[in-house]
Amino acid sequence: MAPQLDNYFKQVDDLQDKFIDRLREAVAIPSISSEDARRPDVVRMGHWLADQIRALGGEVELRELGPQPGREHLTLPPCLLGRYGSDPKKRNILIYGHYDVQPAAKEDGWATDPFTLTIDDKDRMFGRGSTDDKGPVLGWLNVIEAHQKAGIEFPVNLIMCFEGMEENGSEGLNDTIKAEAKKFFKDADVVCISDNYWLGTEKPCLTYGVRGCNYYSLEISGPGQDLHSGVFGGVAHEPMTDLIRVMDSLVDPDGKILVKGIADLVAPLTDDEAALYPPIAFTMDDLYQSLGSKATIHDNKNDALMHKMRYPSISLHGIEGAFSTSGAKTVIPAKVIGKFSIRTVPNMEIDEVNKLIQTHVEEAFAKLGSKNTMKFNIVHCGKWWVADPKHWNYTAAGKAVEKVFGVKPDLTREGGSIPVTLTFQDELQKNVLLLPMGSSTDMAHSINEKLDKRNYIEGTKLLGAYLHYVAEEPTN
Ligand SMILES: C[C@H](N)C(=O)N[C@@H](Cc1c[nH]cn1)C(=O)O
Ligand SMILES: [Zn+2]
Ligand SMILES: [Zn+2]
Repeated sequence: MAPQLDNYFKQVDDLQDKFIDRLREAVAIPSISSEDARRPDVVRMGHWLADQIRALGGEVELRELGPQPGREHLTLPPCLLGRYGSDPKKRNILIYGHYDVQPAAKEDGWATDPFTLTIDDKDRMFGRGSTDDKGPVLGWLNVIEAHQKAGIEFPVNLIMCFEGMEENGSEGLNDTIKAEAKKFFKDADVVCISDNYWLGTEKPCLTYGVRGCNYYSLEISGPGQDLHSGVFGGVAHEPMTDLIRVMDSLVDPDGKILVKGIADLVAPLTDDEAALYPPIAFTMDDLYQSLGSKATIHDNKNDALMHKMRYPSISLHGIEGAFSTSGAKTVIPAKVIGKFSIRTVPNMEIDEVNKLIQTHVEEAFAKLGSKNTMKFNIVHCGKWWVADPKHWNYTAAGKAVEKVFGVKPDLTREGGSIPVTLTFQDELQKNVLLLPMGSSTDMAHSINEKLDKRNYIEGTKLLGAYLHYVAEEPTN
């Protein structure tokens, strides 16, 4: 295998400008799944990806998922089901990724246009979706192209599942996976997903868990329309005042969740599990670097890691309807909608958590004695997932990391959420591996998201090397 891999690596290096152009084209399509007006762009992105795969000789179906539940005026973007190779002597590796992205606008504070891939003098490639998740998805396509150009036999058959709603709760995907578990996905031997990040900037990792995410909105309304605060201040119950009090009651400034009953749902920390964190190659400096400041709640590595990987957290995301531009407008907003979410961990069940959160916000609102009206809404929920990192899928990935980067990877759990991991594991009964490409400084979901050229190119080598090792790894 060694000479083949060396030829493959050389080919990836030779093709790097082409691979960057591929990413540039993808980033230019603003496939924001949570904005209604961008839905045609999400669909366009799915078609662009399908065309790219077909041009490489893959077979693709863009599976229509119908209207978006609860928002029927919108059609869900298609789920891309693809195949590359069908040799019965080879293993079948199911790869998943997403072609939608988080919202982005230059006015949010981006230094460059978010939908123009911009490479700086440190070879950082800035653009929305560069690391989450267009770069990693295109990494798989680059692997195919480099094999073809180098004349190296492809080591496995690839089964592809690329969705366009991951950043918006993976709406519609679970049903497709359930329906196809014994059809399109039936031959899959294992699953590999590249959609998360290293803990730092130097050491790769293999990831065997994610936190879940339950996302909520809280609408408070009262006055018939926005009001003059001089005329109505002190006279009317203000929706914003109510909302801020209710949202404030969820979590304290040290991240402690104040919702009764949540802590009781969390699996206790065993001595065996506690011993997993100290060996992980991660420092507080790594954290400061990725955070862009020293504003951490915990001042030691192990607590910081555990609060990212194995404890829940509540985050307050925003308030729709609030006055938010510069200047000083003396308005009382008539209706405000607060957005918040909880990241969940073993053994928290979605329904139990929802019940506790709903009871909490209803009690907190009742305590205010306000004459306004509050509506609690569950936007989307996805469960946490933990896999067996001793599986041969992980052994193969570990060998690929050592071959490409010359180090043994850390084993990590991701603080973010990828709801489909659990669905694949449960419905297909196959091992799922997360094999990240990007680093901790990539700023996914934030302004100035980027993927380092090194991570993209070495990451493409890693995904290809993994396919060679997983093709040959003995089962355990
Ligand atoms: C880790 C992955 N790349 C990611 O960003 N996932 C999102 C998924 C999501 C969106 N809403 C709820 N879950 C995330 O963790 O925020
Ligand atoms: Zn994301
Ligand atoms: Zn992602």
